[in-house]
Amino acid sequence: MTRLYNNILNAIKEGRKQLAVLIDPDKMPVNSIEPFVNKVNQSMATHIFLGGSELQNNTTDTLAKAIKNYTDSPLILFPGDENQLTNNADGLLFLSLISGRNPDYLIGKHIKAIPKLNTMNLEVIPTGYILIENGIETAVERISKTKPMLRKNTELISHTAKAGEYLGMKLMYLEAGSGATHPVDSEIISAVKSQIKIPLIVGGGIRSKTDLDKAYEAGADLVVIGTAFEKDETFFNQIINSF
Ligand SMILES: CC(C)=CCC/C(C)=C/CC/C(C)=C/CC/C(C)=C/COP(=O)(O)OP(=O)(O)O
Ligand SMILES: O=P(O)(O)OC[C@@H](O)CO
Ligand SMILES: [Mg+2]
Repeated sequence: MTRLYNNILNAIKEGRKQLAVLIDPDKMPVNSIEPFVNKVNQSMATHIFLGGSELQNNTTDTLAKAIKNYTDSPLILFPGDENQLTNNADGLLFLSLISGRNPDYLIGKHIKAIPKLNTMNLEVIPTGYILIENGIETAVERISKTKPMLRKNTELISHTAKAGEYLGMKLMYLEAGSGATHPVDSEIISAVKSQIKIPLIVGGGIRSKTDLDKAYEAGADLVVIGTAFEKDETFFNQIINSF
């Protein structure tokens, strides 16, 4: 089952840039789903991601079902832990936090997820997840108890991505962290892009169409935006379907 992944590869081949809107289950009441997803449908977004670093209420299941009622866009889980799995989505980013050295986030949570995953038919996409310093401490850093990679260590960051690719990861995700004050630098994006052949995802702190275009120009294949939509739904007007 590789439909979602093949679609990502095809879009890259055809030169179509991809954008995922991140929905944080704790910040999205079920009754807001319909209007929000309708806006996503009218925008240039190609994917919806669903997840949070730590969830207070486990509403992932209900929200996933509601989202699928209103859109044909692929819904991909982007979980901070194994409790956020639901069969109501299409796929799962099977993230390994390779910027850090916390065994739980490298392999531990993954093992715990297996009994549940065995009962589901999600498309599981092995994804290297690299947290980059952005100026403030983000939820991922706090929860995972790992330090982000320093911005100045561009070479180390790109070697980390390459090692992830050699380990068999199918996507690489450069993450500045949700709400980052400083998105991942173009220099880092292009250095990583030149090292790897697998699709490159970039997210964290992207708040304008200019930031978005900058990430694409540097080599991002898929960009993830959460906070800009949470804070100001008029942000959708900036990214109205332009293809
Ligand atoms: C494979 C499975 C089941 C789990 C993977 C678990 C790993 C390794 C996660 C990586 C580290 C992590 C905590 C990622 C969270 C990614 C995420 C959903 C970020 C967006 O959430 P935030 O916005 O940062 O958090 P808030 O919910 O606090 O806003
Ligand atoms: O909320 P923002 O800052 O857009 O970040 C999105 C995503 O990369 C976080 O995991
Ligand atoms: Mg968030």
